[in-house]
Amino acid sequence: MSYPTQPTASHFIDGKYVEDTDGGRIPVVYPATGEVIATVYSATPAIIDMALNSAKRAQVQWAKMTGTERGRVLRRAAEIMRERNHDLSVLETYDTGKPYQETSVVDATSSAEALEYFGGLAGSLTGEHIQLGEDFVYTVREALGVCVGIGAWNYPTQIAGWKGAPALACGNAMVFKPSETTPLCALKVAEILHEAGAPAGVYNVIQGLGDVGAALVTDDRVDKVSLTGSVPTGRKVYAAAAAGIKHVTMELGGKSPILIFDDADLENAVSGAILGNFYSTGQVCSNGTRVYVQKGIKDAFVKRLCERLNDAIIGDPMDPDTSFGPMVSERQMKIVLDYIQIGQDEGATLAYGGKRLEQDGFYLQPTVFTDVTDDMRIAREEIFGPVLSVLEFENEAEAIARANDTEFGLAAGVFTADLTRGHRVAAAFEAGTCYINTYNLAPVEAPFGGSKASGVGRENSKNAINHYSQMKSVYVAMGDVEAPF
Ligand SMILES: NC(=O)c1ccc[n+]([C@@H]2O[C@H](COP(=O)([O-])OP(=O)(O)OC[C@H]3O[C@@H](n4cnc5c(N)ncnc54)[C@H](O)[C@@H]3O)[C@@H](O)[C@H]2O)c1
Repeated sequence: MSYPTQPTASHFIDGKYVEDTDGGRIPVVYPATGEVIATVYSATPAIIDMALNSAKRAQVQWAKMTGTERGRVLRRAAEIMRERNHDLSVLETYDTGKPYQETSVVDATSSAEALEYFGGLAGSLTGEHIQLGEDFVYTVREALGVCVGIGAWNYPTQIAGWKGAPALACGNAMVFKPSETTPLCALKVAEILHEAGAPAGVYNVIQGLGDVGAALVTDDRVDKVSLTGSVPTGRKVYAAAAAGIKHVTMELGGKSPILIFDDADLENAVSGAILGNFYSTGQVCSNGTRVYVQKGIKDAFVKRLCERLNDAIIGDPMDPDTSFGPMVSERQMKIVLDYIQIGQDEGATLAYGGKRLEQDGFYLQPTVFTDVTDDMRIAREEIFGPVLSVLEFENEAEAIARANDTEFGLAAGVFTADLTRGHRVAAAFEAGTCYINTYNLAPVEAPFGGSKASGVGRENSKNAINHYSQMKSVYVAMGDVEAPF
């Protein structure tokens, strides 16, 4: 079968596609079949140089435009993205294996929302006036310069937009490196921004593995690094950026808790656990994979959860009825299968799933473990696949202490009919993104990101502006200068 997936070239630099086949070959594999559906080449030093020089030059011109002019370009890009939603969603499905049922409403949609939101904000990014008697200070919100974006493989179109939109709104230029596992979608974001009127070089995409990412992070031309990836990669990238005193945003991994109290609406709690564990085949950073259920409701919860999992439609991701697709890669599937074995070896009970499907592609069953204890590896380590652990608890104080007993702090959720308790528990959570009676929603208007080892900085919302700009203050004296001698 032939797929409409081979890009014009591997990189998009200075407003056009660029190829250099001297770089290492990166095959793009369709997770639903295991077939190679496109090939790109890793950026050579010459390509990295070209992208950074282009961004450096373009940024000066872009920052001179008014915020309103920049915003217009971003909002036009959002419109184009919406018009092409079908094609972009199909490409996202080929790149990641996520069902079209999801990609057609989430990925390009969410990238377009970021372009629209930050496009709308761009004209109102101002400083302030601070009166000091007759003297005064005014502040100017300035761009940082050249920003590097480095993406994970689970939401390639969204991540390219979530990083690009606030960066460009503030007057920065971007060099974006998608994950080597899903290199296709970011190229389309670059194409659309260029078509919408972004000057050549303002948004560039180059391909490569960790070595290309590392070369970007350590380059003197780069002022800021925004990474979406795992905690181990985050530690390396943060350290490398620190050596150059560069700004960072770190959107890293998690092992988030969901607390379900006896008084919770059972059906909603099950829905929340499904959204927080099996959407995108469990490959979501904020997933609530430690599901703490109060003793009185536990058996009913597990029974209903397993019934609802029987309704998952696993199959061809392009079929609009399919609601559960393959894992992104053979490698990730094997990692998850290893954890499923570890869970059984540790003594947890496999209550649902746990097997690879006997067909082409990297398909696993949605998997539920019960009788999980806090010390088990499946309850402590990020699995990044469709594996839910049920843990039992007796009271609120115990549940909060156990929920917070982790190095991660990306997200946390609570299901209860008692609103006072809902707010009390949310206040006690050591996590950046919390939910009461729902889970895993990430609207562009709200800050998204983690505390503790899960990250630094926030994406989305007005808050993201602080992470893509800096304040200059200018003191203006109205009288003579007083000096001691
Ligand atoms: N917090 C969030 O918003 C968020 C969102 C999605 C995914 N994630 C996390 O991402 C992880 C899954 O994605 P992944 O497997 O692609 O992560 P990863 O850490 O393996 O790779 C992330 C990116 O970093 C690059 N990279 C690797 N080593 C590098 C280095 N030394 N210097 C610079 N760049 C380097 C990779 O090429 C890739 O583009 C999970 O841990 C998940 O929780 C977090």
